[in-house]
Amino acid sequence: MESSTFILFGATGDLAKRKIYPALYHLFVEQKLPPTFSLIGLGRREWSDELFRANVKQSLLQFSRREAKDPALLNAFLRAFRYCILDAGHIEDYRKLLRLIEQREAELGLSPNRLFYLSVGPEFFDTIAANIRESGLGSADGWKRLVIEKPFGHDLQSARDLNRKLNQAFEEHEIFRIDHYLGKPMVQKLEVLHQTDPVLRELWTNRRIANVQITANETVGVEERAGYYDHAGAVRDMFQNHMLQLLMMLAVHFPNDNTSGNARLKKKKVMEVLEPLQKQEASANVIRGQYKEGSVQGKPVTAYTSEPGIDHASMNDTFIAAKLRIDDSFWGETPFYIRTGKRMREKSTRIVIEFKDTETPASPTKDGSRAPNLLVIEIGPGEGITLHFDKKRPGQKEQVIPIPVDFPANGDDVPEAYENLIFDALRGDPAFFAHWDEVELSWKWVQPILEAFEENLVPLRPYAAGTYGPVESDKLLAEDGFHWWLDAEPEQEPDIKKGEHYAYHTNH
Ligand SMILES: NC(=O)C1=CN([C@@H]2O[C@H](COP(=O)(O)OP(=O)(O)OC[C@H]3O[C@@H](n4cnc5c(N)ncnc54)[C@H](OP(=O)(O)O)[C@@H]3O)[C@@H](O)[C@H]2O)C=CC1
Ligand SMILES: O=C1O[C@H](COP(=O)(O)O)[C@@H](O)[C@H](O)[C@H]1O
Repeated sequence: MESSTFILFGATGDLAKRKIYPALYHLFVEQKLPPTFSLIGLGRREWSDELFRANVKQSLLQFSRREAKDPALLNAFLRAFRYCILDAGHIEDYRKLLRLIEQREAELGLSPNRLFYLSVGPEFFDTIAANIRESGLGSADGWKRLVIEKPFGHDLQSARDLNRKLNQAFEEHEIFRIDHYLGKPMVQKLEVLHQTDPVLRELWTNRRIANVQITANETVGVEERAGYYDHAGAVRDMFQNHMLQLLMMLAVHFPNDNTSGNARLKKKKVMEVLEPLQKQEASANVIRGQYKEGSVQGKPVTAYTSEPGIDHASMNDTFIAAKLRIDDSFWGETPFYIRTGKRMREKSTRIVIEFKDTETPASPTKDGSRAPNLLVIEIGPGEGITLHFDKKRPGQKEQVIPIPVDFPANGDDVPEAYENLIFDALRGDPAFFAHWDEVELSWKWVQPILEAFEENLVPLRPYAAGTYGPVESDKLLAEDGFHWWLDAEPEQEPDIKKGEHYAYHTNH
């Protein structure tokens, strides 16, 4: 990997502390950072280099999945860190930054390769990109890259406007749009999943697949993000980006070669044939929900509209479920159901592929007497792929037996999404970043839903916290003779796997 400078806007913020420093440290320990590496952290806070390093060290002790106790290793890592005070809107601060970068490049003998990571609120994205260009920070002889956090726009028009502005400073191949779901190890396997195993290859035909269910349940509520979330809702926060990326990754079904350009092209093709939904059709295909008070994992929790910072009359969606169709020769007959919500019964992100029962084509039941075969892809927390067969054991009634197909090679030591993504950005591999074409097509698909929500054409359905969302979400599948798989029965304890949820402690 070529030597480079990592320029981190928002170095004093929450994301940097929780995700970026631990990810960089793991890469350092695994010798996956360039041999000569310089990091310059930026923020308005008047921190010295020492205070900055102390904060980074603290974040590693708190959030690193690896022991960060070896002082020699830690010091070697922190030696690369410098801090520079910068206000995003002050052009003179960028000139000062340029001098510091050049000084470090000279000291360390670094090539002028520069990665600009924008871990700041979206309101700064265009200003920072413009100031990078204006100040000459991006005009050195080496490469330049822009890593940009979500949210990428608020709707189709704002996303287009933002992209146009970014393109004045960076070309598309230089822009790395983070969707952290694309960094999850199991998600990275999706596009080649059916090729890795002969049984799966055999099963992977449209004659056999009855439907696909993509779920991202969260137990957390709005947390401290009222200002952002109450204007985003589940549709913008999760559906437009993470959920549609999961759909794309699963639906690209013929990648014999998986060079990055190709995989992204195939994802674009999926979005191009995703049947558009008209605003008037939204209420028949989309369920919009909001959590009321209830109990999550034994703890009473308040209703969304009683959360701090949320308008008591808010009509914001904390849950969305939708039925989608991909209009191509492979998936044309197969409905995709997607749902995601906050304050659900358990934390689980998974894809379930339900297979047709060609011998007894009657609708499968949920009472254990007869169940269709399922392919279950657990994305988090905890990863794994299992085939669930309906099997009769001697002397026992029929029961479903999950058979493992694949588990992560590293057991519990699964790399964090951010680790994978930062590594890829540093080596310039865009495969698991969202290309503008995908982002634009996703916003285009979602735009009628945004408008239907805005105009109240889709009723807002209440659901008790600690459930699986509004009952209407079950009806969406029941209309087609299906139901959501693997939801715990009311009297059953959900299978809560270990692993921390993605916690946010920020006011954006
Ligand atoms: N936190 C998370 O887990 C996640 C966050 N994100 C996204 O990451 C980005 C950052 O989020 P997060 O870290 O939570 O936000 P925080 O509010 O915690 O941090 C914001 C950062 O921006 C800096 N900043 C604010 N105003 C300015 C300014 N005028 N000029 C220069 N720097 C400024 C702050 O530094 P200072 O105060 O020193 O100026 C701080 O470092 C957002 O786009 C968010 O949507 C995405 C996924 C997860
Ligand atoms: O991007 C986001 O993702 C998290 C969920 O991420 P996960 O990795 O824990 O599944 C979500 O809580 C947050 O609201 C959203 O902005």
